[in-house]
Amino acid sequence: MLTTKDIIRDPDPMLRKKVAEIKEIDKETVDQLKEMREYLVNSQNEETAEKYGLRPGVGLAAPQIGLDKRMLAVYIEDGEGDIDHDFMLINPKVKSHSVTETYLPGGEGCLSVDEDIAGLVHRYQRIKVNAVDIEGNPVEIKAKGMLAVVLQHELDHLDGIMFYDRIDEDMPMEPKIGARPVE
Ligand SMILES: O=C(O)C[C@@H](Cc1ccccc1)[C@H](O)SCc1ccccc1
Ligand code: NI
Repeated sequence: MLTTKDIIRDPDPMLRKKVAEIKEIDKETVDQLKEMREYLVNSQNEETAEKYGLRPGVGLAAPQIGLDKRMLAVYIEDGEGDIDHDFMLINPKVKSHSVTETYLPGGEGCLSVDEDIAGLVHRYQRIKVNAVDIEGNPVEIKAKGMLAVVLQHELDHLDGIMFYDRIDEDMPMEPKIGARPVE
């Protein structure tokens, strides 16, 4: 199983790489993507997270575990432990997005960044993402709210972009005109 030590930390150059499209969905790739999802599931289980010292995460991109592969996992539970969103995406691409932007009022963190970096990270409020699932079937996701934020955070990782790249240096805590906080 993946644990926190397997997660690459800033300023490792791997986190600045635009990772490669996956040409063939072979067993190794599927197993690696399942391991990434398993980390997220484990990290949100209080007992397991405590036992293995896992930092909780709702998303994980392949370069964060050193893989030059265009794939990511998202696993978001609601407060009662029911699964809200559970995706393993191969070659994901944003097909369209809203003009309106959103942001998490408390800012963002990252499993690959140990220190807290304050500041609002503006993202598109709604996005449509096309990808392929582990069976090779096409997937289309229309996301808004928290799922849209998490997907864009992970998609950025595939292009070597870190959340703090998107914090305005001059007015880090200032919402942009027309931007809405994530409900
Ligand atoms: O580093 C990662 O990619 C995983 C991040 C993703 C993320 C952070 C902030 C906002 C959206 C996505 C981890 O999930 S950070 C920990 C976390 C846990 C629960 C909710 C939000 C962030
Ligand atoms: Ni991150």
